[in-house]
Amino acid sequence: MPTVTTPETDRVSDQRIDRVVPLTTPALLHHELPLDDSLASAVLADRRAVAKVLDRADDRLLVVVGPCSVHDPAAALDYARRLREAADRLADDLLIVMRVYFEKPRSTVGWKGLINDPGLDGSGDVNTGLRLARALLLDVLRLGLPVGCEFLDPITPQYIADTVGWGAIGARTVESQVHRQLASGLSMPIGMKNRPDGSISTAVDAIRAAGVPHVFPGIDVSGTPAIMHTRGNADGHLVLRGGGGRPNYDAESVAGALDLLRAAGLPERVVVDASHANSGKDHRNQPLVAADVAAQLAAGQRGIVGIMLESFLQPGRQDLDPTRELEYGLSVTDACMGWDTTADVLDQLAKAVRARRATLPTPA
Ligand SMILES: O=C[C@H](O)[C@H](O)COP(=O)(O)O
Ligand SMILES: C=C(OP(=O)(O)O)C(=O)O
Repeated sequence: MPTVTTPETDRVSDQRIDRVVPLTTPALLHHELPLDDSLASAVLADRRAVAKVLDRADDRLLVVVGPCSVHDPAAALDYARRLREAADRLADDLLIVMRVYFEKPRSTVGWKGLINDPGLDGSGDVNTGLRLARALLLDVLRLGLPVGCEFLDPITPQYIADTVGWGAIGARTVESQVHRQLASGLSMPIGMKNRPDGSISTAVDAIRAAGVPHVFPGIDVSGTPAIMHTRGNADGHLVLRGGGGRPNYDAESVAGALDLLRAAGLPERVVVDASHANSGKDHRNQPLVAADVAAQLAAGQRGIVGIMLESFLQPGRQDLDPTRELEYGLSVTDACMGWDTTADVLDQLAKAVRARRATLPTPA
């Protein structure tokens, strides 16, 4: 029989799909890289601890700190070891969660993170990316640090979410129904970022939407298509990251955001992101934002329950360039504070939390 090849332009399906490569299942990855019972208990404890700070049943400050993105797991683990020491030292005042971000939402195009492209070269070996990501998450948990991730792709949570203590829905996807539904079923507290144009009400809507049950198509842990019936996520909260050409970390913006939350019948609590549009993407501004937040805390502001810092071993950023070796411990996405500055900022935040505690009326 002669072979008939249909020209691509005459195909009714997959005209624009170049290649389809099998993807490992979540269950297989969990089997290869299991979360053992002691780590599972640690993740549950991490999530409860975060929720307690968000609910102000614990007067510490949640600090989500770490690289903008992980591109080199060894450097990220090196960073985690330093952060672990600081987390122990400051544990009375700060609840430190390491940013271990593998999925980067891009404004247009760019490297989309270690899960999507672990080779940093566009080869898109997602199976290796998922394996590297899960292995690093387990390594960071073994050090005793809670981890925080942005959830961008609606399929990847089944592969890694069991390790995550705090999650974010980013500025570019906070208006997306898909992401709000996803957040409604995620097991950890989820921060909703304000939109890149500065809209806070969109993030407030997202908290409300994710707070109630939804039904949507997804995959289960075996990788089988499934209809997910969620319970709603009561631990949604607002993350102020600036936008529309202006920051929103200052006392007036924080008060305005708390008003919006109150008007929507939501808990009055915000996390301030010291990076992104609040720093104008200049890492040297992050300590200034953190100092302003510290002053608000010291003045008794209880609506600020957390802060996010983008920080890595070295200050600044570098472009991905296949013709030269990358500098160790330096971000390949947004510019980060270096370790020494980060340690100073953490000390100042801890001091501000102690000052805020001192403004509490003494129990009779
Ligand atoms: O956090 C990282 C970046 O701000 C985000 O991924 C967008 O980056 P881009 O505007 O460079 O694409
Ligand atoms: C992409 C991020 O932030 P945003 O969604 O605020 O731009 C991030 O925190 O990595």
